[in-house]
Amino acid sequence: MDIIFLRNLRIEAIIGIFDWERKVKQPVFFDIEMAADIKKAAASDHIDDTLDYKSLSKAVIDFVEKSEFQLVETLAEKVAELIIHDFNVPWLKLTLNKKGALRHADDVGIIIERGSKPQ
Ligand SMILES: Nc1nc2c(c(=O)[nH]1)N=C([C@H](O)[C@@H](O)CO)CN2
Repeated sequence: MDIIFLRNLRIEAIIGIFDWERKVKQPVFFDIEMAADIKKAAASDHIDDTLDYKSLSKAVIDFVEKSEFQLVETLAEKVAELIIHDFNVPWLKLTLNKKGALRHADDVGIIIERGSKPQ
């Protein structure tokens, strides 16, 4: 199994349970690892034979910028669903970091794995 990844994808969104968080966008940071088989693209050298991380990141940015969830759990789950369904990804590991949400921690958030790893 091969992996295509994105690290520290920064997106501004309405996210949070407190009144002020419903009014002001905050940055959230995504690390995403996705199962892929890169052999065909490596042989053909053609973008159509692989998962295009540019179009994938654009779809994630568009979705998150328009989202207004309360919990990081919900946002992470919805982004995972989008990637699995719209980009035919069989397995992913997604980290959502809501940096700055806790005064006494550098990083806080959630890590989820969804789907099945191909053999
Ligand atoms: N498990 C969670 N706990 C908390 C969340 C969350 O999304 N998931 N959110 C908050 C607040 O919005 C927080 O980020 C503001 O500091 C608190 N706990």
